Amino acid sequence: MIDADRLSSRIAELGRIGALPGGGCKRLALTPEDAEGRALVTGWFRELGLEIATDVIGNTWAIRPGKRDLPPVVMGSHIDTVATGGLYDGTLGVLAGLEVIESALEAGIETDHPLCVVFFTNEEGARFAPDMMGSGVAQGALDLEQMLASPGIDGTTVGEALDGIGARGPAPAGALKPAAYLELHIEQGPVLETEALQIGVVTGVQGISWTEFTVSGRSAHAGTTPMPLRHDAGHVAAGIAMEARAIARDFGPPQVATVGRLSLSPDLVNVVPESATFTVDLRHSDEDRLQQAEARLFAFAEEAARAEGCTVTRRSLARFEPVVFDAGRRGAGRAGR
Ligand SMILES: NC(=O)NCCC(=O)O
Repeated sequence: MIDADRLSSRIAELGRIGALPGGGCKRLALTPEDAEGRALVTGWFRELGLEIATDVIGNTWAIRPGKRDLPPVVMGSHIDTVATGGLYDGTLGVLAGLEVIESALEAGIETDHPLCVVFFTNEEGARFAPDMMGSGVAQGALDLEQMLASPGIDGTTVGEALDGIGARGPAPAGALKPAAYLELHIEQGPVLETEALQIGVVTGVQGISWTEFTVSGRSAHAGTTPMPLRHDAGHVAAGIAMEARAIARDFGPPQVATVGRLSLSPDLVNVVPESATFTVDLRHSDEDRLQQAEARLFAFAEEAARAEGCTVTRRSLARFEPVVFDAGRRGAGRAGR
C-alpha cells in the first residue's frame, strides 16, 4: 500500500516553492525556484538511501537496486512549471514514483528490475524551447549541444542557466536506459473532468510544431498615415493569428492552434508597429494533418506579409512527430482498473 498522506504532503511542500498568491506555482526551468525544488526532491531521494545521479542536462534520478542485473523500470516526470503552473503537473509523476519506491522499501518488496524515479529538466519549455528537453536529450531525440545553446525568454542559455544553479551533472546524456517508463500525470486539459472520469490511460503524445514568426514593416504615425500607405507588422501578425484559429476550426479536433507569445515594436499606442514577433503552437495526433496545417499557415503568412508590403521570417522552436504509446503497457493500465 502506498501512503497517500505522505504523497499529498510532499506535493504540498514542493508546491510552496514558487507558490503564486492565487494558487498554483511558478518554477520556471533552471531558475532559483527550480533549484530549490530540485534540492528538496533530491533530499527526499537521499533520505531513502537511493543511488542518485545527474546528467549533463540536469536530469536527476535515484535508483533502488533490483535483484537482477537488468535495466530499471523508470517512473517520473518533471518539477519545472509554466508561469501559471498547477501543483500536480509533473510533480505528481515524480513524487508518485518516489512513493512507490518508499512503499516497496517499507514493505520489504524486492523487484527483479531496479526501480528508478527521475525528474527531467525543462519539460515545460516555458523558459527554453523546445519542451520535453531533458527527456529528449536523454533518449537521443535532441542534440545536447544544441539544447545547451538554446536561448531562454530572458536571453540566458540552457548551459548558462544549468551552471547558474549548479544543476549540470557528470553523467553523460543517455546514461539512464529504462526497461520501461511509467508516468502518472494529472490531466492537462478539461476532458476527463467534463466527462466525470477519474482516470484515463494515455494513448500517445500529440505531434507538436512551435514556430516563431517575425514580421517586419515600417513604423508610422497612427494619426496621419493613410491606411493604404501603411506597412503594419501588427496587422499582419493579427491576420496570421486569426488564420491559425481558422485552421483549427477547419481541420476540426484534434487539431489545436495557439498564439501564446506576441510582442510588437515599438509597442506604443500611437505608432504603427514596425515589427511583430509571435509564436504559433500547432498540435495534431496525425503527422500528415500537422504538416498540412503548417503548410497552410506558412503560405498564409507569406501572402499576408506581401499584401501589406511587409516581410516575414520564421524559426522553428520545437518539432516533434506524434507518438503512439506501447500497446502492452497501455493494456496493463486497463487491466489494473
Ligand atoms: N506538463 C507537461 O508535461 N508539459 C509538456 C509541455 C507541453 O505540453 O508543451
